[in-house]
Amino acid sequence: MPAGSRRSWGWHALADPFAAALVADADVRPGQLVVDLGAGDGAITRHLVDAGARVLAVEKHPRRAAALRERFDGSGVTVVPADLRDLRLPRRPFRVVANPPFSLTSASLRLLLAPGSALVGAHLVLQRQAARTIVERGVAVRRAGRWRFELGRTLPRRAFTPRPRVDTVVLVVRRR
Ligand SMILES: C[S@@+](CC[C@H](N)C(=O)[O-])C[C@H]1O[C@@H](n2cnc3c(N)ncnc32)[C@H](O)[C@@H]1O
Repeated sequence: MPAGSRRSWGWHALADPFAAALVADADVRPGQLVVDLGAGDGAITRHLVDAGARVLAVEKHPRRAAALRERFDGSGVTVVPADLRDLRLPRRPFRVVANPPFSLTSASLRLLLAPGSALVGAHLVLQRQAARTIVERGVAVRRAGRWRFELGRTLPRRAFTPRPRVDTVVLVVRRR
């Protein structure tokens, strides 16, 4: 796969009504700090801003990160042009609402659920099978008993451009 191809970036942009529904499900409140991992063109970021959140929009693709900066200038959005795997998470309580690349599911969860994380809760768009496995069997950190995992809304393949080859669902993570 060519390194610059959309597939290599895990690019599956969420259509606006589904991004709106995802953010509504997350019940984001004004003033909350919310991290959007793999913010892309800002499909989710936009609704987080509308909900009054302060947003950290993490995006590794340089052109997309630059476009995000321009789009959300003055909107309470901090664009972090970084690989999410290298991210230093906020120290103050934060939430995550995101549609990260499927290939980074484990890395995202390792990051967010690491000991000392100030994560309060997350709504993550994941491959259905991966999300099911997490809910049924947990992830390593679940042994600590600190997190609850549930399946949220199912997203149809037509919710994305390009359409993914797998089914997707929202994984809801809550601190116990
Ligand atoms: C599935 S798309 C989601 C885009 C947008 N959030 C949406 O829902 O329409 C994943 C995004 O993650 C970005 N990405 C890929 N690898 C990344 C990485 N290692 N760190 C941060 N962002 C990454 C891609 O450039 C792409 O914009």
